[in-house]
Amino acid sequence: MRIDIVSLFPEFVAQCAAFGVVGRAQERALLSLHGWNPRDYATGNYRRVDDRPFGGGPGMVMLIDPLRDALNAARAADPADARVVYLTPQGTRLTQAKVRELAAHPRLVLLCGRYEGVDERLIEAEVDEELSIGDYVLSGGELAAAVLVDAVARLQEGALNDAESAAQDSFESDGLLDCPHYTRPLEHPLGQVPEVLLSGNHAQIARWRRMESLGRTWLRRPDLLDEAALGKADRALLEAFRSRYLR
Ligand SMILES: COc1ccccc1CNc1ccc(C(N)=O)cn1
Repeated sequence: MRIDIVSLFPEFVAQCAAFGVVGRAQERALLSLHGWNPRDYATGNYRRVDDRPFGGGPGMVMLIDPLRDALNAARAADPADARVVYLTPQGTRLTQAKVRELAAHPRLVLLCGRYEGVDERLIEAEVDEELSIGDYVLSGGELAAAVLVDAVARLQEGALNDAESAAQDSFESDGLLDCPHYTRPLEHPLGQVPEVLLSGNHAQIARWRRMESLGRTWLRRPDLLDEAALGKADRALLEAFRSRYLR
């Protein structure tokens, strides 16, 4: 998968992607990142990339042409069709389902805004999808782009080894929150490890983990829990969790 980053700080995203699974995905040529800086396409003495907003008001708006020229240079750098994503607080919320969809594309071009954002005419003409990583405002789209790069990189075939991919967090399997995890030491001042995890009874362990995932989702993110869509077994497990919790 090829990802082009259009940003005034293209190295920012490249550095975020240099570590761990994402760095390894690049080493394994599962992912390639390329940065494009609109300032390299800005003309005139001051090589402007932004200007004051029509209609007045605070802040600056990114100019169309440096961005458009950088975008077009990125498009031209590879024959594959590019899906252009603009990271913005005004975007639709990024979910794991959307990450899975984007991870299947051969190419993404991520547009990172700064200041108050980008001239709307550029968005309408060049952007395929506006995405937000959450309801908060950052100083630039680069961190949001780095989040998206990480999320799609780890889904590339071969990015995770067996142990890691076996531990696909529950969001990926069925949209539930993950169960608690424990490791050595067994005895610790901070508390005990749930007995069931030491039992070697894999059916009981799987049951306990599923119950915890369902229960935590119910407690922390009821918006993710569509109880109607739960099967009979899951509904029984959630009931068991609730009766234990509400005791
Ligand atoms: C005022 O900043 C902007 C205003 C408009 C567009 C882009 C920016 C750059 N900042 C961003 C970008 C993305 C997100 C997000 N939630 O995904 C948060 N902030």
